[in-house]
Amino acid sequence: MTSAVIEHQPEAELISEEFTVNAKPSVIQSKDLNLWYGDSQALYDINMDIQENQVTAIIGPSGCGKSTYIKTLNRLIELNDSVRTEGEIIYRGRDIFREYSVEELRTQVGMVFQKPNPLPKTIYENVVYGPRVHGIRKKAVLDEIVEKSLRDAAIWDEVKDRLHKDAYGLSGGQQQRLCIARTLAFEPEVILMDEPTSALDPISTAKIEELIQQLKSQYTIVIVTHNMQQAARISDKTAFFLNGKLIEFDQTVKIFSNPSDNRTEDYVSGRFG
Ligand SMILES: Nc1ncnc2c1ncn2[C@@H]1O[C@H](COP(=O)(O)OP(=O)(O)OP(=O)(O)O)[C@@H](O)[C@H]1O
Repeated sequence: MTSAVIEHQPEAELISEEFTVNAKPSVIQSKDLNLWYGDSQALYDINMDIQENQVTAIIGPSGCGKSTYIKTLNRLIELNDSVRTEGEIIYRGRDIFREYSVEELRTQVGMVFQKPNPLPKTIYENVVYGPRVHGIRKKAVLDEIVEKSLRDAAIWDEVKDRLHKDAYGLSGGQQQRLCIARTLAFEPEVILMDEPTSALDPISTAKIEELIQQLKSQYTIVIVTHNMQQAARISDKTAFFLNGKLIEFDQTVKIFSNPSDNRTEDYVSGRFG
């Protein structure tokens, strides 16, 4: 970084240093992660620490590996038989590939997808799906989980009188918040979100963004987004990917005001992508 740039952006530099000093503990650490689809390499030497109770945004142009990376964090990527990985992802001190079962990992590292994907069941049944997998059977306990999850997903007031109605009767934005409630009901620690608002209107998007801000006090959130304003609005840290490589990872304010790499600067200033 040149001194000229520092002079132009002293606030960003100070904030960045302050955050570094007060860094939160790492929850997920990627170490020299490489990934191939068959013979085609999609991720190169990704080293990245995701910190507790932070929103980490992943940005970059189409095809740069954002979805591949986030789907690797809960091993959803393994649904593709041609995928091969090298390196490690350490979650709470254990390697997700070798020291977790997929089931154990996915209850702790949940995922919300681009398109809302409720089950073809009632609102209530959608939320109790996870707790039932955990073996919870008592109706009073399930009722409590349903209310808490729907409240935490900021949708309780809109659905409390129609819990036993079909989830498909909800709007797209409500369905997405229901899917977040379903993820919360598993009691994960980390929530991965792959472009969770790209299929939603601006009002629903604003609600989900507000919700993400509220959830980060209890959860660690990783969000892939094409929308740079969204990353700037809601994330604490931002990772910029390009051609399968992690180009820059820093405090969001730094990435958007004073990035260290010219490629990041070109991307965030809209010169490509
Ligand atoms: N199932 C697959 N089989 C083979 N190659 C794949 C597969 N999925 C993704 N790829 C390739 O891996 C690279 C990264 O794709 P990925 O979907 O992770 O990018 P992305 O940054 O999430 O893109 P977008 O923003 O368009 O969703 C691309 O070159 C893509 O063509």
